[in-house]
Amino acid sequence: MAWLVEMEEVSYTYPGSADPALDRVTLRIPRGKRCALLGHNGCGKSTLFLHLNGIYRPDCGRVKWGGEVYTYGRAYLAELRKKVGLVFQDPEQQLIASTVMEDISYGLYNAGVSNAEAAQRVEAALIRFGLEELRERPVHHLSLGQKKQIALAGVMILRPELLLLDEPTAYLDPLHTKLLLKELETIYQEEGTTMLMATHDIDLAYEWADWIFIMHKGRLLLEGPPEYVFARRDVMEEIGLGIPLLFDVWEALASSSFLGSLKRPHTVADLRYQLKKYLVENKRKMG
Ligand SMILES: Nc1ncnc2c1ncn2[C@@H]1O[C@H](COP(=O)(O)OP(=O)(O)OP(=O)(O)O)[C@@H](O)[C@H]1O
Repeated sequence: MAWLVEMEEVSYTYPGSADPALDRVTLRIPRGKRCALLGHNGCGKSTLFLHLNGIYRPDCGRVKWGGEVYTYGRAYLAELRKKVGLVFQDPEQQLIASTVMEDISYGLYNAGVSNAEAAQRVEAALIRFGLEELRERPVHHLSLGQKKQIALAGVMILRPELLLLDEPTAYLDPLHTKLLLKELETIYQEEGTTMLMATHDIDLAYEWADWIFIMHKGRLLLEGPPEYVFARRDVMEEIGLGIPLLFDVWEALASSSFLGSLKRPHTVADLRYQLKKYLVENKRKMG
């Protein structure tokens, strides 16, 4: 497996704090995967993101991009910020310009893209993110879902190789959560962007991610494909994160002698399909 970014033994303590926010974290982000970062409030997810985009520098340990250690010079960081896009949990922290169009274009002008290229990319982003009608609207007049969409558009316009999403579905209703996930899927399919999403939603992580990281009290406890991580029921229950409902149901069904042939479902629809198929086949067999 190829790793896009690696953290080696990274520790970080905020000034004035007694305990480290990151405690000897060693973690590798697989290139081209959708990764989820799970952990309780305060376990260090946002601090980890701020290390990945170079805003924070480890007290000890290293962060590497494509095998090369981050160097933190001004020019290096400018290049790094083009490669690593961070979408904050609260869009208010991210949106700075007065209109939607100005906000989406902001990062491009700082990235030294020519005016012609910037104009073309902004138009494409407005269309892609369904924001054409909002282009001249003041950002502070928009709904939270729209603001989240604009924050994502403003990051994706820089075409990052790694997209960091800090609880992107927080405060969204089920419809807007679904729309956001659809948008992420389009980005993933079309651009192959490596993604790392911090979330408290264990069911969402199970359905969405190819790779899961579990953090607890500043440390990385577990990582791997969802079927590996969630099979560690002992660890997941001990730290109080629990098991995704779909995984739990599947484990129960798969352990029964007559449903043992079920494949691990990724979605509820997938489980429903498999059960229906199983029932039809068995009805036929039984005459
Ligand atoms: N600016 C800061 N100054 C001092 N301590 C901080 C600061 N930011 C975070 N911390 C502390 O560092 C630890 C990790 O915080 P962090 O925000 O990284 O957690 P998190 O997992 O992102 O939490 P949440 O899920 O609530 O967003 C917490 O104990 C927090 O109180």
